[in-house]
Amino acid sequence: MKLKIIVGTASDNALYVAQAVQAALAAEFEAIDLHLANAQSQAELLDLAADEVALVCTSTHGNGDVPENLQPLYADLDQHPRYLGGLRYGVIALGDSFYGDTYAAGGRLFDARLQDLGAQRVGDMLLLDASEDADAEAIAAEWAQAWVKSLG
Ligand SMILES: Cc1cc2nc3c(=O)[nH]c(=O)nc-3n(C[C@H](O)[C@H](O)[C@H](O)COP(=O)(O)O)c2cc1C
Repeated sequence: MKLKIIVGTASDNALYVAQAVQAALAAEFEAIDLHLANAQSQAELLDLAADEVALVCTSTHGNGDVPENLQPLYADLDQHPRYLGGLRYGVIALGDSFYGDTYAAGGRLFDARLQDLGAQRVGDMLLLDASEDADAEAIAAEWAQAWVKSLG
């Protein structure tokens, strides 16, 4: 099995978390590719091979939005909806509970859009709170070990 980690970030916290997960799961997958989403790579990112699963690792910016680099992919899923029934994925949502109602909204929004298109989330989302979780990378690495087991 292969893993594609799709990163949405504005100031690299989500990237560091994704890199920690990549290192923690190195022995569990044949290959782990890490993608910083951008305008060029939008649509193809979610076209996974049969033996691939995805992990979306994204922060929240603006007023509860997905970060700018992930916006093209997020918008594309809305503008060109397609059935994603074959897609199995997990979500790590970074945010800050200081923001109240929009806490971790980037990951929640992305998750909701994937579910609308028929994709199957595996396991619960991991929420990482900048106000509470001092060692986000270690928490994510531990979560990822459990997540990979639930992939079966
Ligand atoms: C301008 C700005 C707006 C933010 N808005 C939200 C928000 O609405 N909800 C939330 O949970 N976190 C929000 N955050 C917190 C970030 O999601 C959090 O700091 C995260 O760790 C940043 O990760 P990144 O460096 O990967 O972008 C915001 C941060 C900034 C700087």
